[in-house]
Amino acid sequence: MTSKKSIRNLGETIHSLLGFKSPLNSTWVKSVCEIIKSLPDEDESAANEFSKIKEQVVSLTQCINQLNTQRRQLLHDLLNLKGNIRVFCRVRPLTLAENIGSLGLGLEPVVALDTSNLLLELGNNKSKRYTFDKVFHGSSQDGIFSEVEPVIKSVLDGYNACIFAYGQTGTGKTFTMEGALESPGIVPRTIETLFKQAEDSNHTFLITFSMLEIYLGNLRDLLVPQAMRSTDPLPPCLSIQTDPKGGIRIENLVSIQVSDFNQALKLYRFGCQLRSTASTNSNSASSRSHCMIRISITCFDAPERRQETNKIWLVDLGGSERVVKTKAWGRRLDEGRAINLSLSALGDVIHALQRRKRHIPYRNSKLTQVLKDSLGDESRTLMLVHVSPKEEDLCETICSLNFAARVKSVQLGPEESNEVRNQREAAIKNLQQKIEEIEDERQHIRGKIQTLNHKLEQTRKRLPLEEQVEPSDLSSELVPPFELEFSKSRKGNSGSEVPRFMRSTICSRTKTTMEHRTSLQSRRKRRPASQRAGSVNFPVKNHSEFNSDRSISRSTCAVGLNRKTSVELDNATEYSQDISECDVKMVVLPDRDMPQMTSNPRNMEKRGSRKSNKCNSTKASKVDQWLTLHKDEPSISVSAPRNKMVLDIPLPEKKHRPNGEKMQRNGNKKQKQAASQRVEDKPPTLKDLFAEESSSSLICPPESTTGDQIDSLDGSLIEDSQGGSGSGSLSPPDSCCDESENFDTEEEFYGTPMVQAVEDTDHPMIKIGGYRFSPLDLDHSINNSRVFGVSAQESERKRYRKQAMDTELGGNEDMDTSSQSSTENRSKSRRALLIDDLKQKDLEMTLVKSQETAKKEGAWFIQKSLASALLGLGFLDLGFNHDFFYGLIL
Ligand SMILES: Nc1ncnc2c1ncn2[C@@H]1O[C@H](COP(=O)(O)OP(=O)(O)OP(=O)(O)O)[C@@H](O)[C@H]1O
Repeated sequence: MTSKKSIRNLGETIHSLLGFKSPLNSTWVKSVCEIIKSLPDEDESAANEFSKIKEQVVSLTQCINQLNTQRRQLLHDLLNLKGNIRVFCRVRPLTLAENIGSLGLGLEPVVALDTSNLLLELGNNKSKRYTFDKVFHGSSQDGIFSEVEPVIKSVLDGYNACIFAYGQTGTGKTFTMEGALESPGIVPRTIETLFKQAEDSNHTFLITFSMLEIYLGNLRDLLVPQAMRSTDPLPPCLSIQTDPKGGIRIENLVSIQVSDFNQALKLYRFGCQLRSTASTNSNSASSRSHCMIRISITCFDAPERRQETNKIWLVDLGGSERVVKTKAWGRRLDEGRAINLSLSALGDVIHALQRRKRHIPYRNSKLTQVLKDSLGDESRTLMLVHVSPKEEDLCETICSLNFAARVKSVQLGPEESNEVRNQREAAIKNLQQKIEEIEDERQHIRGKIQTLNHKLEQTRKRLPLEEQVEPSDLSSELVPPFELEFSKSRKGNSGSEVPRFMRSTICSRTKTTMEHRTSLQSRRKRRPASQRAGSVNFPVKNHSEFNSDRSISRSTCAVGLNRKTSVELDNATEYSQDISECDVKMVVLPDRDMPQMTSNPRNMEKRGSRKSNKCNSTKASKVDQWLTLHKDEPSISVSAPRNKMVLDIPLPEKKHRPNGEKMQRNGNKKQKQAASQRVEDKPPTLKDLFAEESSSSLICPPESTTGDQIDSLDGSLIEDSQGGSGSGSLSPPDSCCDESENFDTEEEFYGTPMVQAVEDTDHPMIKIGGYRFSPLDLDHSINNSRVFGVSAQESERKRYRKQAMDTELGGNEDMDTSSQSSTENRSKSRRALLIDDLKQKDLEMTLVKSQETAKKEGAWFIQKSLASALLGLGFLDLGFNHDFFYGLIL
């Protein structure tokens, strides 16, 4: 600044010097002044330079954008050439012990012929050859990841991806996914690559991390410690929800925003500690569940990405095992069975996807339900099949390879000729080379941008104060942002700036001693407030963590998890409802955990409008605080290596219905819905009435009558019965079966006449809706208040009921005469009713129903009185000490 001032005042200074320095004449002074005037203005030059550099940065950024677009397209082509579903095979090397066991003979039945062919020697000079996208035998973790990397990179372009490790227990799935300290596996490398890629990109990304396991068919959040003792608080139960667009949401799953590799890694390590492992015959630390890591990526300002939010699933599947071999029993057996079942369901889904079948059986397991929106055409799937090199594992190896081959062969369809394959491989190589070139160029340009950024910063300092622009502003405008932050427009709503209606009431604060506030991830579209409401607090018996069909409220959970000191409660991390379509449920801590954000007025000013490093550091603390919060939980140590001890995992209560039963129920439900929809179009039929009530099993349908025994009934066919059987009961139902069994097809359901005459009996019989009985029975059954169901629209019902009441009144008059003739008359009138108008039979049914209802009401009144009496006497307990009420009190 001093130098600037001195140059500006140089002219005057020289003038003032004139009087002192006689040798300086006026011509000299003039010329000096001219020189000074012609000197460029310092400020101006700095500003010019600044804008010049700025322009250069802008043009280089545009250049990077173009390169990115090219790279994206090339990557897309590359992955398409490689296939959406790819299968790799990894053969585990023999361990030292195994080598010693085999006396160094190296009898390995699995031989890798080349990078894509595997030979399985079956003995007796027989062998089988398998072809995969890649075969790894004795490969390093690096080698494997280099093949996986393109898929990971495509994730930042907006593709969903799924990477599975599949195989027999003990073949190295966890080793491939998790790796060891010195040789990290796919998961840590993926996280690293994603962050690096995000850094290289000129977009801002929001990355969130979640981790769960599917244990015995139940979902468990691995970022929330499970209850280990009966007194421990329950973590929230996870349930799978499907949104109208078909997206999958896992209710209550914790997603934590991570802003660098280390944060994500910490969370991953934390989750690994909580995974269910146990010692089995095959593996001393066998994973007894499917471990699933979800990394969601959101980018708001990149329209060229395929979607705003996408995700990658990294799945370490439980090992398939043969019970005969593992000799598992009890819990281990259940675990093995659950794993095998879900693996088979996964195989079916992938197979159906490959075959492009119309029905994809996602619902057959929790695993496939969770992955529903991440498998399929729009996503990249990579299956790493692991096999053992041991001869004794040959059976399992064959199973695993057949599973993989099933997936693989279907994808490729007819056998690929050598020529085609060579062409494909050449094209792949070509594309890979181009991508590499682009990446190199991009790196080079990025270097230039960094140099210019540095220059820009220097020039900015030379500008007058008022013209100096915040570096953060510049970087957001001109250069790729290197922080993983919300973009400017988004920040306003994040963190503490939560709408008022989302904040807790004083009452709730008093109750829970913590402030419940839902974090908001800024989104344009917001869901209705009703969807943000916390889940209902249901009782969870015996503190079992396996009741996925129940859920506990977040508030209860949060309180439970942090049932410590009040200070800790105040600091408790909250579960926020996600308000986005993208199922990003972030964990945001209260403001008091972020002193640097609120205490500094400058930061306050920046918040919501500018990027700030402090904000970043706050994010870092979120992960740390989350981990600190749970560090004290039983048997958890973030720094400790993976727990190899056998976990004492409580067995879930066996309350889930088998799939088949559930599906059958669904089937019935659908059938009923369809039937009721059809009913809307026409008046209710007796069959409808039976259809609805048959499920109540009060009356079971009889065996179906053969066609030749039945004649279609119209008015003219009905004859007067001579006395009827008078048995007073319906034809005996031979079996109590489901309605669906009786009416398999729609035609059968509607095509059979409603009322039919049955001729093969001694007495005239009438068949109504598959039930045989004498017309007299109808009357008798009415008098006995046998229940027939009524399935009709309410308006129709009312109309019918009125008619029925009129008829019934007439009947009652007959009853008053109390003579046999009156009974006969009534019977006749019933029969006449049956002959004249079929609908009137329905009315009678309705009447029966109403009578029954009245009876039921009477019974209910008696029951109520009895219960009151028992309560009064203290013989009855309403169960207020039940967990449910306890939960409500909380
Ligand atoms: N490629 C490999 N190189 C060196 N060691 C390996 C390799 N693969 C597996 N191992 C070792 O084999 C053992 C079993 O591996 P791991 O636990 O990963 O199997 P798994 O398939 O995950 O088993 P499970 O399904 O029972 O969990 C571990 O001790 C692991 O270190």
